[in-house]
Amino acid sequence: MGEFDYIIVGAGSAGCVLAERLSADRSKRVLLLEAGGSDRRFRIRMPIGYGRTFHDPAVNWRYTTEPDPGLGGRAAYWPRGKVVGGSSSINAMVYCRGLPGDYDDWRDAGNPGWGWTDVEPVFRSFERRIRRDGSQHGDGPLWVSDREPEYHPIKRHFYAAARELGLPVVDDLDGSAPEGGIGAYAVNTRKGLRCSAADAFLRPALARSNLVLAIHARVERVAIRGCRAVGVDYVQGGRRRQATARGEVVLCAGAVNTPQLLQLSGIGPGDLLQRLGIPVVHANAAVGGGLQDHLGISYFYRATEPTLNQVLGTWPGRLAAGLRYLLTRSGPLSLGVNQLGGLVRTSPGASRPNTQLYFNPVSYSIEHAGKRPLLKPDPYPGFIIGFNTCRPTSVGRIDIASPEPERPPRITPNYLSTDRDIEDVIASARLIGRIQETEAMRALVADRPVFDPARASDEEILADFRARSGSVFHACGTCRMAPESAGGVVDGELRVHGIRALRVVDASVFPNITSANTHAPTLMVAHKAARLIAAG
Ligand SMILES: Cc1cc2nc3c(=O)[nH]c(=O)nc-3n(C[C@H](O)[C@H](O)[C@H](O)COP(=O)(O)OP(=O)(O)OC[C@H]3O[C@@H](n4cnc5c(N)ncnc54)[C@H](O)[C@@H]3O)c2cc1C
Repeated sequence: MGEFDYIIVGAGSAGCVLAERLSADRSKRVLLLEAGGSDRRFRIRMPIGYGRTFHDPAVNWRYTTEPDPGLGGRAAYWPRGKVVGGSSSINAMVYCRGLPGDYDDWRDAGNPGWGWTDVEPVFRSFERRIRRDGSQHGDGPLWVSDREPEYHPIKRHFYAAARELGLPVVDDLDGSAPEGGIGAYAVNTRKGLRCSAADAFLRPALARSNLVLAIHARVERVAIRGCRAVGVDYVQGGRRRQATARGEVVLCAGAVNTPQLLQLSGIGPGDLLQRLGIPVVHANAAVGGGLQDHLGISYFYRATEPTLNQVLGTWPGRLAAGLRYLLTRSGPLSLGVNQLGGLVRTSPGASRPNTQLYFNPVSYSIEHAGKRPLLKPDPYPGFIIGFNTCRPTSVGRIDIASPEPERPPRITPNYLSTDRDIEDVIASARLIGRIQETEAMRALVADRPVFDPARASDEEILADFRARSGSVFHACGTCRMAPESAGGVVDGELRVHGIRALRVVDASVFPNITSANTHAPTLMVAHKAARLIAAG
């Protein structure tokens, strides 16, 4: 493939940003390598299509974790995008920056320049906020659309319940100094279509002759000479190829595949690499450690009035919604199902909001093997209230299981392994019980739910959570940004400790998980990284 200034591995959320930013300097040749294929698919472009890409091997790595004691021995399903746009092409499009304290924690973990006041302007630089009145704020390429007026009318009950409990109701969950609250989730949609990282950042840059995108190109390892990254080995169309980097190699393969690539390249836990016969280039046990994720659960309710079940779950409803979408790019197929929610405190004394809520006007309590449940709503009106705790403290690992690059790594999440995480789960379920018992919600709830968080004991709540909770797909932290002596894999400029000309730029570098969804912070990391790389 030849010689480039920068080689970027992975055209996901972060890789799309970097490819655009680094190729803006026309004197630099940039190669972007993506294991998956094109994202020009209807089920990616149409927002509700994420119900279909959830299990689709054509665009999804479809990982499964090791059986996890925290989940009562169950293994968790971990979809990850394997397509141009990466996970931003298959995600639920919720856009949430998180809380200021998340980034102050990043800074305090030994990373100057990553506190809230440092990163807030970076977020603003790439966002274009479309407010509910249609006004536009910011002129960045990423559309962040407030679709609240189009959300399902049952939302009024949830807002009223929040007010009844004294929870703050806010217009913008990402206000300039977000403090949490209940509100409508903004989504990455543009005129009724998904606005992925590929749409916002990569696609316009592909016209540049100094940017080369290679798809179906799976990188197997970083080529390292001495202690310097000099290129990558990859497979494309069944052929082994090499590309050389004059400047830097940047790994953007995501929180699962980036630590896998580092370990395959000899950077990782020394004993593991030796056992697998991989020459150790730089021993660092933190590579693959630091894994964090949000674990979520849904409580299912029968409703007293029609919900999205009557649209998505019936042929006439689907036909009408389909026609509306095709003709006007509006309606439920142009939205996600995570419509309201927010970050709240489970008790007024909590120093920061500690749980993230979801209120979805659809229910799917009946399981269908291998199918995303949202495609099979319950045959009666129903809705969901769910949560994931904001900042779980349980930490897991991702390690290669074999020196063969095509073998999936072993994912050990170690969910619910701290007392604090268990306390947060119980407190969050109790809060949902209180929401359910408000006068406002009692008007909407037709029957007591199958599992009733308002009546269950702490033990029952925990047992139910272990039996039913699942990943909300926010894996991060497997190549933490921190000094090496403090368990870091990359430094505050995202350079891999011990190796020159090699950086990691994706959700793996989060020093700690943010309080909300992880796409926005990943894009912020990539924008900041582009500036650091360009500065040399
Ligand atoms: C189903 C789902 C729903 C989600 N919903 C939301 C949501 O609503 N809101 C939100 O904020 N976050 C959501 N997330 C999480 C969010 O999308 C991710 O945190 C974010 O996209 C991670 O970006 P990344 O750049 O780290 O990795 P990715 O976007 O996953 O990109 C990694 C890229 O690298 C490629 N790659 C991997 N290995 C190789 C290799 N060896 N060679 C070449 N290429 C390689 C992959 O194919 C992929 O394209 C969701 C995620 C999923 C999976």
